[in-house]
Amino acid sequence: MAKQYDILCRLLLLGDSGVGKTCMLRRFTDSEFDSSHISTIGVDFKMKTLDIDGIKVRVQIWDTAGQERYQTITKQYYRRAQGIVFVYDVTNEPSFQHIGKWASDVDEYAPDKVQKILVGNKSDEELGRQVTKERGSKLAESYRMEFFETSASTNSNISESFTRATELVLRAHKRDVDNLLVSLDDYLEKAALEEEKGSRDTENTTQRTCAC
Ligand SMILES: Nc1nc2c(ncn2[C@@H]2O[C@H](COP(=O)(O)OP(=O)(O)OP(=O)(O)O)[C@@H](O)[C@H]2O)c(=O)[nH]1
Repeated sequence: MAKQYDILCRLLLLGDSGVGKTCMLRRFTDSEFDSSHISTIGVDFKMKTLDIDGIKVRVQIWDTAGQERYQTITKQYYRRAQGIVFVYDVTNEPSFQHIGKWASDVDEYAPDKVQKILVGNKSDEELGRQVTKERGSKLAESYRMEFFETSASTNSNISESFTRATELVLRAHKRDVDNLLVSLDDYLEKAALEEEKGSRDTENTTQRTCAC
């Protein structure tokens, strides 16, 4: 079957248990929100195709379990990640404090080229807020990451944050993307030439047939 996309991009969601990683992913890929919390066991993934500057990018998003007991399993997925979305919960101070630990794990296990963004989820819960937007933004700046506050519940900034993470991965792999597009162009050009040649041959054959 013909490929429906040009490039595959792998993102990984990391953060404490309960910050809303699964809900963010389901909101992005299935436009759904579930208010119950069923902890992810190990890892799970979902896919979505995005059009970024005319390139069809198949984004594979790995949702990891935030619970400590699954960390041996989830760390095995860091190595293959191209982009990381660190998530904390704006109503949960410890989840914000733990971003440092998630980031140092990534430094240890993920490739150097990996692109990272920071997300403070549950921005709809203004009354229960424990982490200000300013603190989130400052932390992101200290890690040189882009920062988003999101709500899987109200669908605020969900698509924007996943799309931005994908764009950063594409930019970091620009040379590979350009090479791929060049080879695609070459292929299309060759196919067009072949087609043209084919129709000329047919014309010639037709002429020959006519001349006889
Ligand atoms: N108010 C509000 N609640 C949210 C939001 N996102 C998630 N939740 C709730 O937070 C709880 C945990 O969400 P999950 O997506 O299961 O959390 P998780 O980070 O995947 O948790 P683990 O799988 O254990 O790592 C659920 O009860 C969700 O309904 C949000 O944006 N706003």
